[in-house]
Amino acid sequence: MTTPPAPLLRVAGAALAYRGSRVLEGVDLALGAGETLALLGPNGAGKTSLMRLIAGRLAPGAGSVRVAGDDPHRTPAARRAIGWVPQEIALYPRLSVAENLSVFAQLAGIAWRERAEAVATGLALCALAEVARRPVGLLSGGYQRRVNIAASLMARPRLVLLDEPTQGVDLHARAAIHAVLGRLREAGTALLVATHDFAEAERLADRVAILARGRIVTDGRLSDLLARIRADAPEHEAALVAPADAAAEAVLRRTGFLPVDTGSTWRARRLAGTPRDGADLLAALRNAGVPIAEIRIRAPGLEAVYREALAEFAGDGRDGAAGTGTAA
Ligand SMILES: Nc1ncnc2c1ncn2[C@@H]1O[C@H](COP(=O)(O)OP(=O)(O)OP(=O)(O)O)[C@@H](O)[C@H]1O
Repeated sequence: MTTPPAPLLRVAGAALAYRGSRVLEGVDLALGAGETLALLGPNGAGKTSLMRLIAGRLAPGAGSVRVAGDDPHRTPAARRAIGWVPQEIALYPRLSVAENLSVFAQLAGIAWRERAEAVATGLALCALAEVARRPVGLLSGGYQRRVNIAASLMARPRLVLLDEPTQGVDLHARAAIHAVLGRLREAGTALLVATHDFAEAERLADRVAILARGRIVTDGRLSDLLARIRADAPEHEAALVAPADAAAEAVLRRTGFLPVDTGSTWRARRLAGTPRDGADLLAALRNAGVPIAEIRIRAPGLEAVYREALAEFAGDGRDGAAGTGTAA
């Protein structure tokens, strides 16, 4: 029997505090070569902090981080195996795309003889050849995000960390960024993508980890998480006219629903095993005077996995993890 290969990334029992204030606690995470992990969690859950830890920019207060077997905080070789794509655009706006990449290649320690090839590979992978000579500051936000990604690839990292890579871009630019990530994946690069976008996570990820208040509350294969939540299908989802009050919430709970405040409306997912069909539900809600916008039957997706994981976490007595509802 052969033993499975060691994961490219292993985080074990990691904790982190900023000036005494705890941000990460007991974080365990592993990622294999070529895998894509979506990291989800409410604002302030600690996603960026975890990625900074993995990138070796911070050292854990407890536990360990290993990339390709080494500590990225102490070992330059481990840091070179990691590409870091920050949430903000971190480029030189007056320099052209190619000049930016050349500077980042130099910063990544690429010898000058090999820089042109590294730049050309980055331009090709990120489909930037046509804008190679344009100043970055004159490009659209979508292009700038792709240059941001290309800049992280100069040392051919085996693991790329992306912090909300499609934040604030339009659908076309989002698809172009997803195509870049698809090419990286095909080339065997492991990706860790922090995102608030469930559709993006479902599209890109093999694995999903949900972080709440500095703890991993769910970690699994996307297909397993979806299969588990769909095991009790079909599900009815009742969108209520906002704002729904406590009385509406009480009716929903009595009718076998788990109501979730999504901001402008209440969405309620039927709990497993409740026998009512959509017509029964509609009648019960109308009789109770609950304003209904529509009732849909649909397979629950990652958003439902996320909401239930946070609700369970909050129910564990660790206050405030659910209800932030920002990951949409
Ligand atoms: N340099 C810092 N010094 C002190 N506190 C910090 C620092 N950076 C982050 N924090 C705090 O640590 C917590 C986690 O922040 P972090 O940015 O890691 O969360 P996040 O999950 O990435 O959030 P978002 O989804 O909003 O990007 C927050 O409470 C934040 O205010």
